[in-house]
Amino acid sequence: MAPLLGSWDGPTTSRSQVGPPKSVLYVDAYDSFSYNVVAMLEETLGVKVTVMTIDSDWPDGNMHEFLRHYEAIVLGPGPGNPNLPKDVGIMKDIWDLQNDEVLPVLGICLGFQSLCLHHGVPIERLPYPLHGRVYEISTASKDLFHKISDVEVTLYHSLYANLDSSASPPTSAVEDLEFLAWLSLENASSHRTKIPMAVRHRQKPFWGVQFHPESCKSERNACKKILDNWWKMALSFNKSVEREAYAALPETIISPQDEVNTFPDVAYEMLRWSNSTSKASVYRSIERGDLTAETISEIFNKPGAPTVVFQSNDRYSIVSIPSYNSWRLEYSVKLEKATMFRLRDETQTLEKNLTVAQLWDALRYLMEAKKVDSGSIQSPFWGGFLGYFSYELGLACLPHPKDSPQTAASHENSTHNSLSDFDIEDPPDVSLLWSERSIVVDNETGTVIVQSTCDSDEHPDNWLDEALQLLKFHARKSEDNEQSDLQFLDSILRHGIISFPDEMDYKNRIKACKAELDAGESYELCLSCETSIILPSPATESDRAVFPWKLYRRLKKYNPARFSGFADLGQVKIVSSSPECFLNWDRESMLEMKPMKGTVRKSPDMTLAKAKEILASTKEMAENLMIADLIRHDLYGICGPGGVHVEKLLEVEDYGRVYSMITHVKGQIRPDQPGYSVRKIPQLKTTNMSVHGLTTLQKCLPPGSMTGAPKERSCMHLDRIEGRKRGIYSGVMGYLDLGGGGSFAVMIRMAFTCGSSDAERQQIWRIGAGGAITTLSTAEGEWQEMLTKLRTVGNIFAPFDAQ
Ligand SMILES: C=C(O[C@@H]1C=C(C(=O)O)C=C[C@H]1O)C(=O)O
Ligand SMILES: NC(=O)CC[C@H](N)C(=O)O
Repeated sequence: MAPLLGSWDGPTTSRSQVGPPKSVLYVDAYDSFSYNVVAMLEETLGVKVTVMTIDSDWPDGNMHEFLRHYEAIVLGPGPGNPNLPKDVGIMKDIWDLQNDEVLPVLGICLGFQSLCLHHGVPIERLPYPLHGRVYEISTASKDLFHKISDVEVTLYHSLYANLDSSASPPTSAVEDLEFLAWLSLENASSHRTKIPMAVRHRQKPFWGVQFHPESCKSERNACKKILDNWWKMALSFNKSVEREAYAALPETIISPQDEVNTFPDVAYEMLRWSNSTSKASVYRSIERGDLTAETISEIFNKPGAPTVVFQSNDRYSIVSIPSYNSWRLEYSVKLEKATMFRLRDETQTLEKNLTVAQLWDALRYLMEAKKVDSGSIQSPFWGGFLGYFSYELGLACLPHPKDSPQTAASHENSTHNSLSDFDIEDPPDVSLLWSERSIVVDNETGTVIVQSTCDSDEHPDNWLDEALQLLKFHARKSEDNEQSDLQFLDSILRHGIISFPDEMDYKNRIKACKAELDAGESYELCLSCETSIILPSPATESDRAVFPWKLYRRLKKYNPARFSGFADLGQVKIVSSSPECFLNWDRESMLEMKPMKGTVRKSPDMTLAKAKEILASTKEMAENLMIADLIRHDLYGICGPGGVHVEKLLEVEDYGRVYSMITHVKGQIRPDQPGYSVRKIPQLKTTNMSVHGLTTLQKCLPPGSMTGAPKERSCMHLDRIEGRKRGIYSGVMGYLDLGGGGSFAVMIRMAFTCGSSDAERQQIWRIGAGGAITTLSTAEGEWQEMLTKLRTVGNIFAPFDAQ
């Protein structure tokens, strides 16, 4: 399918441009669409953009001197309110430039509002927020809109420039500013208000647009023309005042966050622990026959032993197989501590203190040093890590702009339903199993690939042949334990105590989300809540060990999913039926993300056609569009301008028990053209995709579909509104392949537990569920949607005879 948006060719070198590209400064208000704007500027105008965050200091404390290096400035969109100095930061300094210092400016959304506010137009709340909404606006057909009369654009704002409430007789606002485009909006009393959509200053080279020209759903060609018109006027202003920009500065990213860490010595320990992992993955293939990933895991993995089974993209099922040197890694954000365990003797551990950024450095180092060069081309995984990263790990990777409360907050006062915090143990934020041996089932071709990167498995008569024999033996005898499994599970589940979220409480939290949307703090908030199930521990050790696995098998049957998974990693057990891809990357250069938003419950009379009709509503389209734009930004941050395109936009697909709307965005790694998010990270010149994949995880967690947009500000509000740690829910689970690839699912429609397994202790299973709250959400609709998602996994906890 042809790409819908974005070009693989990189920035166009501007038409008649001679000499180096001109420099534009982009002021970034920590929006989740910033890099879409930057890419559009570079791709459309052939300029070179420097990104400076709003909380940066002017280099050398000399704004005027610094700005001499730029032809023009773009002030970007962002959360918050331009009336609050911290929300616009350095943006507001621009308006105070003296006449002989001014340079051309284009404000977008928040930047537009800051321009209007400075010139006396009050910025107030809209009658209702317009987030991810596509409207046709009318224009003055001149200036920015030369040769453009009407244009369809996406809006992401709660506030607006209220011309009606500016004082009369006309203030300087009306004298200084000329408005160039309008949206006619109906308010609650059916009265139509004209909302200003674009402006120019009558004397100074200042322009602004209230809409988002860079959005997927804004009319592409018209918006490129608008930028082009602005650029021509900007250049001609500079020419008229004989303003010539100085030579470009080398930095292209200016922010207070420093990414240079001391290298963590735990990386060398990891390398030492992986000594026996060789440069080649040796393998054998057989036909699958009746074998499934589950039977394979049962053959090779002892109940209760560290195990991960992960299904990727509906096609490959990957089963970890233990070997003599297997080890695993855990990391706690709160303690800033990594712990390594040897599987053959879990008392053999190693602990090291390190920051989250150092953890990523260590992982990059290990994956690069242990790169595997050959293996089965049919297999997406040759060996490496299998496991998960929690939501809180993702929060700890956000940039934390100055003055905002720490998002990776502690929740000393949080409540997990009716349970006290004493009952709940927080899982490690990262848990990864180093797997030298593994078995991959290719469900499409019906092949089973047995593989190993253990150096001792390269010899004849090795483990591979033994494993094949075992598989062949088991392939012939299909065991059916269904009845006994059912009885076993029911004997425990019958005593379960479920604490559901309280309906009123959830609805109040929806209200709190809406208040933030109304205030311009967020465009969409993915609210969630937790259901917990307390179960007695099975009486015997072997029953305790096997219980999570049996539960997983029940879930696999009940809610088959493209990214289902099981993990038994120390005290943590995960059973997952995730339908959502977070990130895949291949061994060459491609990255892809497929965010999901918009869910309809399946029922006998709910067809795909009907679901498409429902999901085509303004509400659902807006919900998905916001995340589609956020994901484009995330990928542009990694791949740079010219490196991202949209394959599918807002398409409805069948996901077992629900229909969902997805968007598919692809990015291409070009090591010599890194995106803005990664320019401060050294050592990224490599072509090793493991390194780029890890960096993408570091920069794009937590998944945008689980936060809302703008990501960081939304996370900050969700943290307060939800008042609990999400743990593994909303994190990601998958694999890091030593051949270079990777695949991670969003941790939804899953249950997890964490705690030591003994007969006295109860097991507490936790299930998160939620949905995106937008301004068009209704409390009842969102409550029902949360319940629909909860049921996809919650129902397996009901004893069968009660169903
Ligand atoms: C929040 C959940 O799911 C997320 C929200 C969705 C939605 O709002 O439609 C869809 C998929 C997920 O990104 C969940 O399953 O708990
Ligand atoms: N997209 C934006 O820049 C939004 C600006 C402002 N926070 C509003 O909601 O109106």
